[in-house]
Amino acid sequence: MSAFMSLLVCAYGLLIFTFYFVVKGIRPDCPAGANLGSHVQTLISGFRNNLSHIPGPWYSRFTSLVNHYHRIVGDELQWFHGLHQRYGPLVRPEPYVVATADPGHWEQVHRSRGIFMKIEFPLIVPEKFLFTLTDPHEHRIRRRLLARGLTLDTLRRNWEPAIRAKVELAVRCIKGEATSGVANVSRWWYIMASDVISLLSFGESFDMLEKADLKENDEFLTALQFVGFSMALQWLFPGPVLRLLKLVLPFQTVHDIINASNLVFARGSIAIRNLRAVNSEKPNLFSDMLAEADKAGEGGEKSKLTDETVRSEVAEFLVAGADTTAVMLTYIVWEVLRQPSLRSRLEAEVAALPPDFNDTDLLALPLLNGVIAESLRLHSTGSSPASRVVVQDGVTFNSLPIPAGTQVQTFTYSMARDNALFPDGERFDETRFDDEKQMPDLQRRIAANFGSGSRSCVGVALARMELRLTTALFFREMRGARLGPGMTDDMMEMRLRCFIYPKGGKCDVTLVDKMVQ
Ligand code: HEM
Repeated sequence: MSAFMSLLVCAYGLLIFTFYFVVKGIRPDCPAGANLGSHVQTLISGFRNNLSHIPGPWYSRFTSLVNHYHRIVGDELQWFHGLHQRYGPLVRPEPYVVATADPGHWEQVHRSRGIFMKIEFPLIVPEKFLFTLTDPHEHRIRRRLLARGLTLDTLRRNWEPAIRAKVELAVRCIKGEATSGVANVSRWWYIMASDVISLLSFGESFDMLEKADLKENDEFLTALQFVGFSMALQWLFPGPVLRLLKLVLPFQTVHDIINASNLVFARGSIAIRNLRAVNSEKPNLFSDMLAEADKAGEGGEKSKLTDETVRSEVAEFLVAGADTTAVMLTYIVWEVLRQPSLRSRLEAEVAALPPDFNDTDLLALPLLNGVIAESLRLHSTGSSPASRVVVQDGVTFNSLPIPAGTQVQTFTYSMARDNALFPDGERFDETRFDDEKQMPDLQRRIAANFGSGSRSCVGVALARMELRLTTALFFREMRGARLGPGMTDDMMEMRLRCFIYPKGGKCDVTLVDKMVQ
């Protein structure tokens, strides 16, 4: 890289870093736009910090900078895990934050009503979407409506063949590349998961898998890749700062990132058209939701699905449903391919399926389901810290008072590695869930890593179906596949920046013998 480019990259990093700390306050209730005063105030009040009785590093009484540093470099998961290993299940990583890796607390935080509230997010799209709704009543109504289209039954009835077709195409593309070289499965799973969630949300396919080679020219695919990051930026920085960033950093990528959520939001009109068309030939998830509401005799729900709601939820589904599923699939493939005997057994299990197998058949396969369950436990894309704010009069954890206003973060990454809950917790053991029925419910839910209580993952049935179909089709079609040359365990270390992703950013696989080191 030229000296000029290095300078530009440094300046960009410095700008982001400065804005992050100066513009964004650090209190959980501190909106974007709060100023440096919040940091200074926290520094001074560190001596009287009302969480000083919670174990944690000395600096966390005074500043959030260390946590923010780890957030920026991407190793927040490992940093949090290290804190829990050193200080125990209850830790203070920042002046106003308590992190817990205690399963009992996890249950309490996510299941008790009215004590822990979702953190307020600034309005990124014109209407709040499910994930950002904080009012429990509003959330309940919206959730009931959306969940109707996302049950396993509805998905199997209306979408399974279409999802399977996308998966088959992705596996064909991977096979095509891997036969003569290497295929980066991470990239293909991302395009496939984006195609699936777009098809379901809009009611028509943008055929991104077909256009994958032209990806640089595809405005929408680019926007999809950036939409999560774009939303995170809008959460961190107020509009004028983003406009200034666009002005001082006139690079196409910067513009693409900042504009991504607007572009995706604008495309929501396609979903609305297909939903509102009389006898639409292109129904989408929202049509399913209304049809299911009609069947349940709750046709009045129609009025709650306004155009703005549909646009916001489409944007949310695209963010929540693509990266999470794609990265999860990448870890499943990696875990199996790095263990040749496991790979052979799984290949044999899925090879024995009839050609016209369906998702119901897959539920009966012990090894396939064991591999998916164990991959979710160790590498779930849902294992980033989940935040809530304590309201009312506060709570008590392990006899330690946690005052109202504190942000509590539950951390399943550490729980899933806790030897007391999962013996030899760091080891991948595909038989761990063989006797799942004997396993306590709490343990099973922690391992599944789709959240808990009323705010758990509303897309869990879709995600699980995609994981089953894709894993089965991949190991049926790609018999003998191995990890590509140069793939190391270090490259697959989990990183967190908005979303969880492998540190190396890719997972190459190959079917060519001589390429394997
Ligand atoms: C392997 C894939 C996935 C994983 C690991 C995952 C994980 C999670 C987790 C842990 C939560 C709870 C977060 C919290 O407590 O704050 C969540 C919420 C959510 N997920 Fe997923 N998810 C996945 C796939 C999907 C898909 C495919 C969709 C799209 C339909 C989706 C939509 C959502 C939404 C809308 C919420 C917010 C629910 C609410 O607040 O009521 N997720 N997800």
